Amino acid sequence: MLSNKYKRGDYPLLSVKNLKVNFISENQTISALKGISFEVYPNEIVALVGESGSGKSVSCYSILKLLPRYAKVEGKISLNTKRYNIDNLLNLNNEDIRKIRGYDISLIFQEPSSVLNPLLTIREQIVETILAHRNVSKEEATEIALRALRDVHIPEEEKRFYQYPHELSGGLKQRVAIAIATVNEPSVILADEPTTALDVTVASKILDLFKKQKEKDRGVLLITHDFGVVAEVADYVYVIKDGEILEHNNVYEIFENPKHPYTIKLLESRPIFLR
Ligand SMILES: Nc1ncnc2c1ncn2[C@@H]1O[C@H](COP(=O)(O)OP(=O)(O)OP(=O)(O)O)[C@@H](O)[C@H]1O
Repeated sequence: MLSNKYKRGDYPLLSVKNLKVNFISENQTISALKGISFEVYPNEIVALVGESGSGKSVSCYSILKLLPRYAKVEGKISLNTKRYNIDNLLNLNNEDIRKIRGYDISLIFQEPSSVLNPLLTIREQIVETILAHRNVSKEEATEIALRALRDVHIPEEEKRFYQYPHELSGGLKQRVAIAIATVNEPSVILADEPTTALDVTVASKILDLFKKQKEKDRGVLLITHDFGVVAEVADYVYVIKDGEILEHNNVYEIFENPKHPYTIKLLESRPIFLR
């Protein structure tokens, strides 16, 4: 874990201000986010930590406009990267947000199977992601795709290239999902519990890949309920409960000097060997 000298960058890549999400149905309104604000800077892994139902996934899906139509979303989500300067992503139409999704902001899910198409080979899926956003030939895209598999340390990548998702283990599938998510060199990666479905040793290797991402001026928003994961990779932490951010600070301060009783409770509920 880093020291308390951690300093955030000067300009955030992603800045979320006063984000409110209400799910409105005929007989009820669920207030999932009650005006939260957070930032992700370059070369930083930011953890959004909270228990189930606290609003972690909804925060992540709001950024990419992936919520259902009955969700009322308010606030401001600014993107300031080498590729884009967008005052508020929430004002973009579907076509424009689709250009950014998978290109400058990528999403990694807990279950890689939910994003991998069972009918396409790994090669086809990565090449498709490249060609959807970049003006390169199929041959160039194939080269880039193969490199992406090497970058996530997939053994025998040339063989894996021609396999289908069901032929891979859970850990390899998540590596492929990360290769797809990072192949277009996004500025921001959103990862929603990316290691929860994996066993401990595989999870630790996946977390190492996330640490590598921040060497490239990227920002990672890592959604988790697990303080073990936070301790291993996060630089900065936001603690969320019932749609509100209760506390935020660098990871050192969160562990050594937590202020909010809820953060203290979460830290105390960790297994003894992680304390
Ligand atoms: N599509 C939806 N329709 C209605 N309510 C929803 C929808 N998605 C999420 N919610 C509600 O919004 C709140 C926040 O949910 P969210 O999925 O963000 O929690 P979470 O912190 O990611 O939890 P978990 O770790 O269990 O995924 C919850 O009360 C949830 O029931």
